[in-house]
Amino acid sequence: MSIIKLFVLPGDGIGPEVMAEVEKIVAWLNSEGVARFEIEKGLVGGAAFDAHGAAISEADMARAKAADAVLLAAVGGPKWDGVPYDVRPEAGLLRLRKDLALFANLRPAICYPALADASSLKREIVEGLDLMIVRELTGGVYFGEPKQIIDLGNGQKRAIDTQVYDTYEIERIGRVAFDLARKRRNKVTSSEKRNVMKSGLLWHEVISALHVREYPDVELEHQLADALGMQLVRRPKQFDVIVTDNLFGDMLSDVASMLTGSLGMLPSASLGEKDPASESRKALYEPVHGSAPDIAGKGMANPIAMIGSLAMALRYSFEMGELADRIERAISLVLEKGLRTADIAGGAKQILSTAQMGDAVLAELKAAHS
Ligand SMILES: NC(=O)c1ccc[n+]([C@@H]2O[C@H](COP(=O)([O-])OP(=O)(O)OC[C@H]3O[C@@H](n4cnc5c(N)ncnc54)[C@H](O)[C@@H]3O)[C@@H](O)[C@H]2O)c1
Ligand SMILES: CC(C)[C@H](C(=O)O)[C@@H](O)C(=O)O
Ligand SMILES: [Mg+2]
Repeated sequence: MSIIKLFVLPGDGIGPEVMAEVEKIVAWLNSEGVARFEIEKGLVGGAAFDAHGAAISEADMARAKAADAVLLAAVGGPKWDGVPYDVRPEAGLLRLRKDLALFANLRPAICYPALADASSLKREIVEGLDLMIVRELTGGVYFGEPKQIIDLGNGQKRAIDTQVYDTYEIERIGRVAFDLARKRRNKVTSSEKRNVMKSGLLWHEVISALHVREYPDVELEHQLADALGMQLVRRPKQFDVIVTDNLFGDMLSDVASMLTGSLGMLPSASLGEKDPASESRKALYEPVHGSAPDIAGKGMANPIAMIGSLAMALRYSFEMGELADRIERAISLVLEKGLRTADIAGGAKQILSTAQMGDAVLAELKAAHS
């Protein structure tokens, strides 16, 4: 069995709390001989700024590049509100995504049966939901130049962000979405705002051409991003795979999280291009949620999104899909027993702390293994 090098970045706020639960599972997988993970830990976000004055050090960037996969929990918090823009905690995460060329962000939103009543929407709207948001992650307004605030000298300032997309960026994220759809329910919904944005116009044109050329067997529909936001809360089960740009994907995935019960439920995978020679690719796995400063340090964060991110790492980086299924099944069983963290308390038999939830998932995994 070959050694798998995981680079672990707990980050800020609830980050270290939820990451500790993943480390328990990894330790158990090692002890059972199921896999051989080697964990190296680093600093990102505010934790890195406090230690090095940067949101990630060069040494940790090099470790991230050398690892088989990176696991990141969350960055940011009010403590760093005043730090310069280019070293703010979020800059560490953005640099990891950009420098590792992690252009494809997979954000599945699955409503576990036991949580159908935990959503703010009615049971019949969310029960059985299983959709995948494919968010473009290294382009768009997040990285487009110019990006600046100019002093106009008349008491006014001007802020500029630039949305940029090239054909190849839209094509490669489109392929990820179409390929995923073929393994799911064969439907892609592409989303932009071509009615007001040139980048939306090109997005629509490139995805449509790609569909005709390479994926005529997959159903394709287009929805404007504002309308799609509305449809996500109106009739979310119409969607299979949604493909969209960096900013719309960020917003729509937070909306989708509430269909599953909580932001604390959504894992994600950020993937680079597959190297044709080695068949491997750079990857970072992280929950969709942030550092949750309002509950940090209280031991009440939900670790399921982080544990689900480990499952995605097993599935997408290490061809251990069966083990990933077992972890997701363990999560489902825990929820069915009415064990919940506070954010998904609806219908709970018992409210658990972060560590107790991690232990409960691990106990189910152990029970299934013995
Ligand atoms: N990937 C990341 O590291 C990431 C993602 C989003 C936001 N952020 C950063 O996090 C900081 C806080 O942002 P925010 O408050 O807007 O978003 P957030 O996701 O941290 O929190 C939003 C709400 O969801 C709750 N929540 C989030 N995760 C939870 C969990 N695991 N269990 C229970 N409840 C949970 C929080 O308590 C809060 O009420 C900001 O600095 C932001 O930039 C980081
Ligand atoms: C923290 C922030 C930079 C990040 C983003 O906007 O991409 C977050 O909101 C996310 O969803 O991963
Ligand atoms: Mg976000």
